[in-house]
Amino acid sequence: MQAYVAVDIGASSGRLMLSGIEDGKLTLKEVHRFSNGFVEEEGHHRWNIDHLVNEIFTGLEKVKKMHINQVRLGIDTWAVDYVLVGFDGQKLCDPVSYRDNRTRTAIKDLTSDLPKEYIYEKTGIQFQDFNTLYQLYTEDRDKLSQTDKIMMIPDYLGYVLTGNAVTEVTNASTTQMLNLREGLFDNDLLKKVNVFADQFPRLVESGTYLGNISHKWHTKYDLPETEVITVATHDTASAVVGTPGKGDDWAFLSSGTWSLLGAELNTPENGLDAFKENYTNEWGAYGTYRFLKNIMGLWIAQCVKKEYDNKYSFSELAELAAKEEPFQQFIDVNDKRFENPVNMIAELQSYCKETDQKVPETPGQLMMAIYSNLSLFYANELQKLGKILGHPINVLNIVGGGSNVKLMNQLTSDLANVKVIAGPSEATAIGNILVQMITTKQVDNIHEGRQLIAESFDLKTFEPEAGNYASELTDYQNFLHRVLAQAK
Ligand SMILES: Nc1ncnc2c1ncn2[C@@H]1O[C@H](COP(=O)(O)OP(=O)(O)OP(=O)(O)O)[C@@H](O)[C@H]1O
Ligand SMILES: C[C@H](O)[C@H](O)[C@@H](O)C(=O)CO
Ligand SMILES: [Mg+2]
Repeated sequence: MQAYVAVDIGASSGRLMLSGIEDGKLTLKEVHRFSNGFVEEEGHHRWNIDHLVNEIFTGLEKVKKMHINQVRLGIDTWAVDYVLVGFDGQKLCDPVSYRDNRTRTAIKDLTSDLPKEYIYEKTGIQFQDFNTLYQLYTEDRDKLSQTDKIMMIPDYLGYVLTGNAVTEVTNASTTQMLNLREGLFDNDLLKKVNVFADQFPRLVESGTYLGNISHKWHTKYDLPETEVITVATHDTASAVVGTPGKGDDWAFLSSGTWSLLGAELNTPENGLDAFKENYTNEWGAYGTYRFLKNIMGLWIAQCVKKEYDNKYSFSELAELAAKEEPFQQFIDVNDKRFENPVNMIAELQSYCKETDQKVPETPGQLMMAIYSNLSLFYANELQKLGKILGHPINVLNIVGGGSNVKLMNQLTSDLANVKVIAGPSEATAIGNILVQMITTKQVDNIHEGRQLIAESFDLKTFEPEAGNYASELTDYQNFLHRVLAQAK
């Protein structure tokens, strides 16, 4: 059996998953899991990129110990962040995390003489102040002058393993620097941040062979022979590949640190409505576009769990939440105050006090506040998505760790009045594997691959329960209008 390894590194955790096809079904085994997170270093929040490299090798040594001597491997990670590589081929410093506050005023500064409408028409990408465009705009000029190559995180990891550097398009699109029409880095935007086109390695599509792991690593680690394939290296792009959607009325919700809710399109949707609602057209695998909205997601839950000193597992927190009533308070989960507060519990409680609402006190109340307001936000965005695309969304495929939260799956189904199909929770790794299998012709195409996923993994269906919460969504929408109007 040909063995495939997915290296899937999210903002909160990373994993190496081993896969193959046995008796006509996809197999998936978690070989190695490790923590990820940013730390304060040299004045900024930074990722420990060497820790991630070491964890990849640790995971591959575990594969070798399973007497698997030859594998294909793909790497996907979170978006927008990059490593500056010097002329000696070595990183200049650890990469800054997108949650660092160095870009807080960058959109306002950069668009003072370059209108947002102009940038959106060119790129179709959402305005998030952590996009690569704004990170480079605020980057240390001295460091940039010493930079030979700017490598996105997964491309850098592939470069360390093989010595070969590329820029894969799904993740490159999240920079907000790719020109939709030209399919290249946009010259105006490069100039705006004083970066030269050749400072990015050549652009490649998902499914490109990158090369074998360099011999030098085999002298240091006991590794299988490993051929690296550049997959859909933005983790959300891999998650969408691994989402078993069918027909043309389905949407995806990649529910992890972020909640990415959207639809897979064959042409970008960068019109005025999409611009006004800050939807994005991240490039997908095989010439598609991921028309989606970034929602704060379970980052909020991750912070709360940490602030309880990880006393509870996520499933225990979900059980505690299920004992509480939903919708005890309304929260705009996308309020920037929740992006990286000093203390998330205090931030949630202050928000409720400031808006004269019931304050969640216990772990169960806090988690129910998070789950029910995420569900409300999803339902609201699904209505907007349908309006912008001009057709209703009838099925929502929820994938990622959040698909384990039955309570949220049911609330979302009820509020949005859509069928929810939950799983696979490891859709990102599965999508990573699927691109490798298509590249090596073990699977013909993405449609055949999605069918294989649907037949290989236990998906759970949630139907809207009639009469549930008919007014809550309307009340929430009115609440959002009110707080957003007050914020202006
Ligand atoms: N059994 C569970 N019960 C409840 N929640 C869960 C469970 N398993 C995972 N989660 C939720 O899923 C989240 C992690 O999802 P996932 O593993 O997709 O994220 P990730 O891949 O680590 O990060 P990223 O979203 O950056 O890719 C956790 O923060 C938690 O809230
Ligand atoms: C910062 C990005 O929006 C974020 O990485 C998101 O796209 C993602 O990849 C979540 O896993
Ligand atoms: Mg993930």
